[in-house]
Amino acid sequence: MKIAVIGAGYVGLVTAACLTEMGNRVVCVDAAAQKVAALKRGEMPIYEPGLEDIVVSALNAGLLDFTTSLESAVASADYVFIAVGTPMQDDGRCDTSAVLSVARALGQSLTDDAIVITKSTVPVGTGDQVESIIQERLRLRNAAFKVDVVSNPEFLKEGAAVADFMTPDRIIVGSDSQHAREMMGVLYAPYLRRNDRILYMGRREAEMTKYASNAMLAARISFMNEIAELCEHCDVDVEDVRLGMGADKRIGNAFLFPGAGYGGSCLPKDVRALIATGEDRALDMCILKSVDERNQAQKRVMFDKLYRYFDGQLEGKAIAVWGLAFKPGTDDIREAPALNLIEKLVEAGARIVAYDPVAMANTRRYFAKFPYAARVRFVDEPNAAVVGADALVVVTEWKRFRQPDFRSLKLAMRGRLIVDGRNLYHSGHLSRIGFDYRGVGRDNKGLNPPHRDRITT
Ligand SMILES: NC(=O)c1ccc[n+]([C@@H]2O[C@H](COP(=O)([O-])OP(=O)(O)OC[C@H]3O[C@@H](n4cnc5c(N)ncnc54)[C@H](O)[C@@H]3O)[C@@H](O)[C@H]2O)c1
Ligand SMILES: O=c1ccn([C@@H]2O[C@H](COP(=O)(O)OP(=O)(O)O[C@H]3O[C@H](CO)[C@@H](O)[C@H](O)[C@H]3O)[C@@H](O)[C@H]2O)c(=O)[nH]1
Repeated sequence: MKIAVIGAGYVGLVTAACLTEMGNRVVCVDAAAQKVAALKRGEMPIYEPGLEDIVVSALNAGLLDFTTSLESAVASADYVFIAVGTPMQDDGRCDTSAVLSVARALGQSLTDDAIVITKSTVPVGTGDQVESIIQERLRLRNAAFKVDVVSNPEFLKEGAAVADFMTPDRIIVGSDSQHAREMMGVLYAPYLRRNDRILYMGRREAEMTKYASNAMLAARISFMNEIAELCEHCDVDVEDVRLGMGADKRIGNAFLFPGAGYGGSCLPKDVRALIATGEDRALDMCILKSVDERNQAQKRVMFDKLYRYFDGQLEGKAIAVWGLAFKPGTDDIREAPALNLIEKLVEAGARIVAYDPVAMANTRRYFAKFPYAARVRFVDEPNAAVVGADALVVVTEWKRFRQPDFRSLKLAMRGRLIVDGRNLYHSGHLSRIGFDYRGVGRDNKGLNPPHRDRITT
């Protein structure tokens, strides 16, 4: 089948690449000429495990191409995916301008019947707008093609995007058109051989399903972060509580990890967009507002732990930061908790030595614009970051941070504080080596009551 994908970001590029895996011919369009030129050479603009191999082999097989010309890409395409960005505006609302501008271009450029699929995350009713923009343009051109506009939200997670696309939990198809539903069923059939979970619904319901899903994930995290704070005040280890709760099948283990707050380009933005959707209808989205507020507060938690430990004296302190990406497996630093932490620490006079396996280039670029950029140093090895450090903060749970040689760390560091923003370590073990341990929702005071020793993590 011939497919055009508009947008070569995380979603567009993964969609385009994974569609070629089943033999489809895909042309991926992006407005950024440099990105397109690099992709044509097989150079990835993002770090996403497994993606490069698929892109390079699809390029070599002639199944994939990249272009800046939407017009040429959509000519005779059976399916056109819209996967451009929908960033958050200053007031929290979703900026759908790129999606609508693509809709206008499609209305002018389509040359035959097509299924237009919105993969970008868009507020309820955007699909209706896309449809009327396209139909209006087609009318002006006296073009009588049958164009169905489908909502097919994407649920991939960065760092696991290829696997999520190839073996999805579910595929949501929002359209009332029988023809469009059938075409979408045909397109996705090869991805559903082991798990035939394709759900058909109305377009508006599909748009809402995407937001409600992300809001639910965010709510679980904020809920656990609140419980974690309570645990600290009750001398309770939240990790036992998390495991105990997750063992209930009705609750499950996923997305119950307390930590440094949720980041990324989706959960923060989508929660705020959903709040705005409610407010536009005079609804008080009190649960979602609390989810968002809790998350903003959570991003300060690690700083507060450092601040309290050093009695507010952070001036001149050397702080090692392990992990900059908003989660492991990606170089994406959008809304990453590490950025808030570093900014606050530097404002308080600390010096930062940071390490991340793949996100350092993006972080270096991010801080370059700040006058204090020189106070943030990057090193090539996690162990190099801790040399002479007064404290180590673990912000992202990359696997290589999970079992460090603590005795070497102890020798390399000047101070003895470890702030474990992802609860990776065993507090009793660290205390015996001589560290002061601060997790999230555990050992707030650095004390390790004897009963903690029986916990195996
Ligand atoms: N990143 C994720 O994990 C994820 C997962 C599911 C859904 N989403 C949603 O998917 C959408 C895309 O997200 P992303 O992370 O891939 O964004 P991104 O910022 O990584 O990529 C968007 C791309 O679209 C291009 N673009 C913008 N306007 C264009 C236009 N008019 N014509 C052609 N190209 C244009 C940009 O140059 C950019 O390369 C968003 O709505 C997002 O909320 C993202
Ligand atoms: O128990 C948890 C799980 C996650 N996080 C944090 O939550 C954020 C988001 O993580 P995750 O959801 O895994 O990453 P994303 O790639 O942003 O994926 C989310 O956002 C995408 C874009 O909409 C959706 O497609 C995915 O289904 C949805 O999981 C990260 O900062 C994580 O550290 C926690 O703090 N605790």
